[in-house]
Amino acid sequence: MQTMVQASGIQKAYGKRAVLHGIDLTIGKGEVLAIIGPNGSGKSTTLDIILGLKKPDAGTVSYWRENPASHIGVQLQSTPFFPGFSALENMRMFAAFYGLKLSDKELRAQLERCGLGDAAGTRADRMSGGQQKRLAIAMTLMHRPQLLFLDEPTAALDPRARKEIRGLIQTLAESGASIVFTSHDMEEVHKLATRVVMICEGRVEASGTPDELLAKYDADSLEDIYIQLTDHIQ
Ligand SMILES: Nc1ncnc2c1ncn2[C@@H]1O[C@H](COP(=O)(O)OP(=O)(O)OP(=O)(O)O)[C@@H](O)[C@H]1O
Repeated sequence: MQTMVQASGIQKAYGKRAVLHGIDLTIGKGEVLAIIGPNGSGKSTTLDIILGLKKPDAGTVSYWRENPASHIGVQLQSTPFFPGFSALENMRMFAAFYGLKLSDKELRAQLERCGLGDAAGTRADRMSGGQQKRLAIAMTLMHRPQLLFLDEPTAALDPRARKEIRGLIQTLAESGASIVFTSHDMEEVHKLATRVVMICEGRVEASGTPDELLAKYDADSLEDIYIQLTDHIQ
């Protein structure tokens, strides 16, 4: 498997407080990689460093190509669109913002791809939570990224919308994109992830495919493993 990103020995402190103690993380091509771990364990800091938004105090990150930033899509939890405008208008503004010359036909195709073909004319603030999330993902796909970071893509969505987002993520992965996502929902992680990396207190505590982890920890579910590995954390 081609390596997209290789982070080695990442250390980071905020002031005097060390929060990452030597993180090693590999993102492979075509993977759907879940980053899990308790609140405050260092997941966002790790991802920010990989995205080049923060500098590590020690360690290195290498990428699969030159100028990786323009081939990476990032969906953060906040909604990136203008509420009073339709999905298509938002796509247009976003494309202009990024200097991309995309026709309405291409933008509609992008919406279609994310299951929003019928919602192109709907105002963003009148879309359901699931549709808004799909619009946020559609926007990150505008420049056809090879690597996609999704921060809790299904948080606060109802079961149907979750399922739709999962389907979308799987479709994107099948089309060749590598996907990294965070989630606190272990059932979902099991359904979606081809590999799981668990970060606890600034260290990689466990890593492997869901089945490898279940076998290694002799557990029935990822939730059991999570509880087992975080028992000592207050
Ligand atoms: N800019 C900052 N300045 C100081 N401390 C910070 C800063 N950002 C994060 N931290 C601290 O670093 C630790 C790791 O935070 P981080 O956001 O990476 O964790 P996380 O695993 O992503 O948490 P969550 O699941 O809540 O998003 C936390 O204790 C947090 O309070």
